[in-house]
Amino acid sequence: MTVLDDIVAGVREDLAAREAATPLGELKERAARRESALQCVARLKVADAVTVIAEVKRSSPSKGALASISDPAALAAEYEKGGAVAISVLTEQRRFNGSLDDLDAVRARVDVPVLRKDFVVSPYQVWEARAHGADLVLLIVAALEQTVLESLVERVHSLGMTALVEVHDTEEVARAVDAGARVIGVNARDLRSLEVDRTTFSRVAPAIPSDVVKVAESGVRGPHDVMDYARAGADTVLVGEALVTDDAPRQSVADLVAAGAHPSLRAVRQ
Ligand SMILES: O=P(O)(O)OC[C@@H](O)[C@@H](O)c1c[nH]c2ccccc12
Repeated sequence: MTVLDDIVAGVREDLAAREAATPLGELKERAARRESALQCVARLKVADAVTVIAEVKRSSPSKGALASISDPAALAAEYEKGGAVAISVLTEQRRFNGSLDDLDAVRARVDVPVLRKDFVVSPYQVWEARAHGADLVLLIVAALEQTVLESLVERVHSLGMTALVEVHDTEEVARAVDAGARVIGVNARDLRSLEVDRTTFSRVAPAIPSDVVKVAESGVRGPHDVMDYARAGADTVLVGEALVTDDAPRQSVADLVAAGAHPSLRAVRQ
């Protein structure tokens, strides 16, 4: 059993408890009362710069506790002021110590798109994401059968949200594209072993069609890594640990944003 299998098993148990507590019909009513989801593609991929998605993450299976984050909304507001184009919120409870309450708090505070970062395996969780105001939903190819992946991408898009479809190799890129992904994230961390390999993006990204937004996920320590990902063709980078363990997250996001807009990258990004 891989780490990913183990996480998904726990997610399914927690999901069953929420399904028993809140009928799908009620979630759908809540979702209908929300303002429409924000359009994300044009915000994530901009001319002449690599954008930054900043993540609210308390713990991770690889590192354990990272930061207590007593006020996730305040952290997200700092990220937004620093120039993040979207905020990623971990809602998985057992390993990442996140919750849908965190998503609610962040949604209520920021104006930029919000990503529900979880191990989504059922349409119920997609409705939950919308009912809690998410604009983007993570779908992990390695955790999903192809037919399930296809139907979840369709569900996310039909609710006006954008799927961020996560891959780790070129076979998974093909599956993501077949499923209709418009935004693909290449995770440098292999969720089966938790190993980080920063060369993953440059190996996998060439397989992603040019009209699909390319997200480089994980392992960004600072501006230098943003510039490396930019040179390898990333449109946006997703950063968690380096920001939550920082005592000046707003400035750190601003430094990453500045690196992503560095004039020396213009030539390589044409
Ligand atoms: O903390 P990092 O190394 O900056 O990584 C952020 C993000 O990419 C990572 O949290 C992540 C990527 N894909 C995931 C899937 C589930 C949970 C977490 C993740």
